[in-house]
Amino acid sequence: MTFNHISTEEKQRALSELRSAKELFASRGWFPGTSGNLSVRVGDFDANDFHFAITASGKDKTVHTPEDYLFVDREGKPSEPTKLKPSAETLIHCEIYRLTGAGAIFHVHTVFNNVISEHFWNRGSVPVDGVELIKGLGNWEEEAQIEIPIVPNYADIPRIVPEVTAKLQAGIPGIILRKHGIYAWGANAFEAKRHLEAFEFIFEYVYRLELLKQGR
Ligand SMILES: CSC[C@@H](O)[C@@H](O)C(=O)COP(=O)(O)O
Ligand SMILES: [Zn+2]
Repeated sequence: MTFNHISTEEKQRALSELRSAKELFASRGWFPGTSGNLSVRVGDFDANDFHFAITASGKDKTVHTPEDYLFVDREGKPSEPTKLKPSAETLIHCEIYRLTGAGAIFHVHTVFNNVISEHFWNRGSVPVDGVELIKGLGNWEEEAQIEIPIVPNYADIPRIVPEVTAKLQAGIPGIILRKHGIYAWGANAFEAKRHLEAFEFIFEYVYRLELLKQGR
């Protein structure tokens, strides 16, 4: 698939958005132990002619280097020759782009998203009941109740892809991997960031409320 017709400005915009998001999330401690990966799409989703810039695998995401990102096509293959390796979880990004047409996808590991995924694993989703920040996910319904889907985590990433396909829900811009982390997305980097922040607030809220309910 061709890549050169996508303008330099659009590619630079994607890289600059990734850099800003990475710096901010790093300042919050959201990339422990080199975990996490971020991507921003370039090109036309409707014409099935898109690529995305994604973090290179295994990098320390708390620092900036000239080798932090590369572009891949919608199948996750590098768009141009490079010695960099795309994120080990690139295929999950590919599937989320395919299913949602998102413009950006952000993945982080936090203690709250890990604990909550294990706590609600048997239910298959995290229930959220009327929390104001559901509006941050784009749901403006009064006292909305939502379920944030949880999928199993496997070391073999291609095995996770069909689980994402099966459980991703329209209207919920995120999915949790059990004892692993959250993927949040949006039409662009601004929206993906808002969604990720709303999810993380909600996870901490649900976690603390569960403890209170249990009198601990
Ligand atoms: C180093 S632990 C985290 C990884 O196993 C993985 O889940 C992750 O989020 C980062 O992988 P990466 O290949 O750097 O994108
Ligand atoms: Zn991960």
